[in-house]
Amino acid sequence: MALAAAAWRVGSIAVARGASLGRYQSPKPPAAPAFARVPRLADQPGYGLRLLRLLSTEDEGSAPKPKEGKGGRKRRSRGKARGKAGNEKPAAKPSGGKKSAEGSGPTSNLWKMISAIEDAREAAVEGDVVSGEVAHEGGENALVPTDHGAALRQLVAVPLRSQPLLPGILLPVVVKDPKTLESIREMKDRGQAYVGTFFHRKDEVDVATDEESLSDASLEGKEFDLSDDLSELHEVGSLAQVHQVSDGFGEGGHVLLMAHRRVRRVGVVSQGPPTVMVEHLKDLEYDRNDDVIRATTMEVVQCIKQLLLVSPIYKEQVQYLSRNNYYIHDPSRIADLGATLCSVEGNDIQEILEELDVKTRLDRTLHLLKKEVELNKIQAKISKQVEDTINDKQRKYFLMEQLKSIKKELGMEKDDKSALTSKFQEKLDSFRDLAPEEVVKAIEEELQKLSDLQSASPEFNVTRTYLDWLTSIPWGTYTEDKLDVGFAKGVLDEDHYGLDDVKERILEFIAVATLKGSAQGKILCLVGPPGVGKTSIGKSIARALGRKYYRFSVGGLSDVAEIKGHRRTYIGAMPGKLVQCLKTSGTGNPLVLIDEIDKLGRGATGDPASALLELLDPEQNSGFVDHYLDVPLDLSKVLFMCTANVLDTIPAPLLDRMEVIRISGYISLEKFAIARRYLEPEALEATGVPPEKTEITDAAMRRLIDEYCRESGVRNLKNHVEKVYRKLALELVRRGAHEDGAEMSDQIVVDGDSLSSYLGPPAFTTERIWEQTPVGVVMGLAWTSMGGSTLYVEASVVDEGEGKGSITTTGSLGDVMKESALIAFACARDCLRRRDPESDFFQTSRVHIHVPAGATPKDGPSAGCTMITALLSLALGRGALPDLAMTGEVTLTGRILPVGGIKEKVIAARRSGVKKIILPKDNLRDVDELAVEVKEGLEVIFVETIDQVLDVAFPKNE
Ligand SMILES: Nc1ncnc2c1ncn2[C@@H]1O[C@H](COP(=O)(O)OP(=O)(O)OP(=O)(O)O)[C@@H](O)[C@H]1O
Repeated sequence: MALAAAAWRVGSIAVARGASLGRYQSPKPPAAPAFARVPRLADQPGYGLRLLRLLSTEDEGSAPKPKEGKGGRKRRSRGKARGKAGNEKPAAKPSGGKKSAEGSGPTSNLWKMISAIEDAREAAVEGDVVSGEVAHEGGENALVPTDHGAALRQLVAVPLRSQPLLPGILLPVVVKDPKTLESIREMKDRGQAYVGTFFHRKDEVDVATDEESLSDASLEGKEFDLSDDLSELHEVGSLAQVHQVSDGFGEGGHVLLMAHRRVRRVGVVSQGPPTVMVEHLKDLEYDRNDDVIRATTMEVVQCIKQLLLVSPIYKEQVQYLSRNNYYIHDPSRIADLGATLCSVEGNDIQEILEELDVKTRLDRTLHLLKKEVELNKIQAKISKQVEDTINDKQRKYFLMEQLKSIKKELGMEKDDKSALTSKFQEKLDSFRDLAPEEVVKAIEEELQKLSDLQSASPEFNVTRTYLDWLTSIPWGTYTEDKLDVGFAKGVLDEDHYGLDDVKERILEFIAVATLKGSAQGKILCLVGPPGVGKTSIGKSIARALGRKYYRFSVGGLSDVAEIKGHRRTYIGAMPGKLVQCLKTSGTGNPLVLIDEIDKLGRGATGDPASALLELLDPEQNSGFVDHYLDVPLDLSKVLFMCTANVLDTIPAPLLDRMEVIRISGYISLEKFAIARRYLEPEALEATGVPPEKTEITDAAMRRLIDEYCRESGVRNLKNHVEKVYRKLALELVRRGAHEDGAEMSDQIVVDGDSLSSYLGPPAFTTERIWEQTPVGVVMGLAWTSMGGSTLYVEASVVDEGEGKGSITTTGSLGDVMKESALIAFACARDCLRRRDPESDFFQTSRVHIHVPAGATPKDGPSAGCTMITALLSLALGRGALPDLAMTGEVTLTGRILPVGGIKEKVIAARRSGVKKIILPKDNLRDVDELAVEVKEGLEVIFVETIDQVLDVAFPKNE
């Protein structure tokens, strides 16, 4: 039926074209025109059948059977065709059941259709003109004979923007014009659908103004007003079969087109949908067996192969089309296929499309292909270069990723984000009830932040480190204090000899804590010369109390951040020492020893002393805020202890908050005890010397203390004892004592005489320069940060004569000491007047006072009474009492004022073998506090005036 209608339409169009090329009206079809009138169809056996099969697979039953005969010739005349149109009978169903069965297969069976078309094309090439084809209702796909004999066909025109469609090529096209799309759909519904595709003349498209035109693909099949500008489309296009129609996104639809042959547009039929009249074009005659053509074809095929190796885009299409040798032997098609594979301008392809001479077409295609192959080679080279550069990085990246996953598999992966988060979450859960609310909130916020961050971002690591710190603080975890006075005493005595003041204070602390039930932190400051055990007693105290011990030295510290931490905004920011201390000790109440607090530096960017103040002040430290941690820390339960050598340099506000405990140097006796009880066992252990095989006699030990280690502390003594034992170890090894079964009959004994063979000559024989001080020389007592020492004041007359009475001083004396020399000179004159009114010694003598050793700077007023005694000795011509030492400040009128460092001075005096010392009366209390051993064998005379001093120094009965 459809075929009958189509045939009728052919006639109608012929009429319409005769009058005008206006819009085609579709009247009710009368009787179908006779298909049998196509004359050449009869000359091409099977052609009509195949074509019918191709064009009317859907409605084969009603397809007219082509009648071979004269009808075709008549249709070549338009007038005749018109005249006959109304009387045509529907064409009969084509004969040949087998072929029909093939033809009625599914439309997707492209291969069959394509081969049918191919056959038809070949047939058309062989014959002269295909005329009198099927016309479908609606005016599309109609072939009409032209005046000059070529077959005309009416097709819906689909403009192409990206590139022309060459025969044999499949191309998906977007059709936006709803009428065109509708028309294509209708045709497809009825059976086979064909359209004419025409490439848009590119250079005439105004790409800049039309947004849609920016993408060629978006313009495919765009609504196109043919009547407005037909010249925008190339005249030569292709007849394409519609394979598939599907809905596109938004407006329009996708149409899969397969081009079959070249056509030329010869006229316009209608505008909605744009329908044009086309004539078929065929290749010019050529000899397929021509060597040049065959060689060129083979070269083209070779190029295509090369191209497919590097660019697999068209591989599928080529595979599809070359199946069953479809193209293999057709130079024309191979040329078309080759050209399509090239990424050239649409106009170049259009040239190929318009080229009907197969030889020239092959040449052109080969040219394009060669260029394409070269281009691809360059592209591959560039791509390889780029790949090489990034390959190394990629390799590393992949290896790292592999390593990560291996680690994860083995359970070694710690950095995985979720593992991290759950680790922190676990930690948080363990102290959630104990930590302050603020802390829990801060941790939860940070955890949330962590889970939102990319693990590669720098912020992730900052947050992670912060969480690490936050969760490693022992929130609410405290050790229980051992509040047992007896135990504590045992521990303290076990570790240290003497140091009774400190030990007593600690026992008091424990007693108070026992009664109160809580041990509130109190800052103890141990002040004393080096090596007296300030640091080591701190450790013992922690042991006695059952607290963790943490020590940090602030000597030379000038950066506040060391104490309070850096702000988190800085790269590499760290919390302060206290946070580190809590983390390390794992408890909230350790004993923290701040060493060398007197040597605290002064920072340019802040004052560390003020930061320490905040830390140590019991009023403030319950809410101490570290800059890094940014949450309050309760340090009120921490027991702080500080050590210092002198008090003067400790900032006053800091000192004010401390409880100072002075540790003076040790006397020889104490040193002896320390050496025997503590230092020797330590040295034996350190050197591995068997105790039974060696001995240091008491005499040797005393000599060691008095002649080698005279300083207040015992650090040097410890080193010397160790040195002796190292030498003993060497001797033992030399004697072979270490060998198995070795019998050593004799013990190695170090006595007073042999000591120097181990340690070399003594550093000091004695501090005493004279056994009996000569006239003008008196022994004084001094105190330094190293402990006490004896010092001599020497006076001599350098010039005499009327009015020459004056004084000069030497010996690195400070201002105060120089002033005190002047005072001494004036005071001495007074004293002399009282004792020997006749004498004009001080009026006529230029006196020189020197205090050895000259290289040691000295200062202070405490040598006042010593200077006066020395001057008087000179003036009176009498030596002072032997074995006498003195200390005391003197006023101009001869009053004696108290001085500091009494214990050290007393110790120094005893060390020097002094029998009698003169001290200011106001220092009586200090002397009373001294242990009996310290004062043992020493006569202390307390004085208030200089005359009392002189009375002692120059006894009357002598
Ligand atoms: N009374 C003592 N009993 C036993 N050993 C002691 C005593 N005093 C000090 N020591 C030992 O002397 C050595 C030095 O002591 P420590 O380092 O504590 O001195 P220090 O006062 O802190 O010195 P510095 O001011 O130089 O820091 C330690 O090995 C310590 O054991």
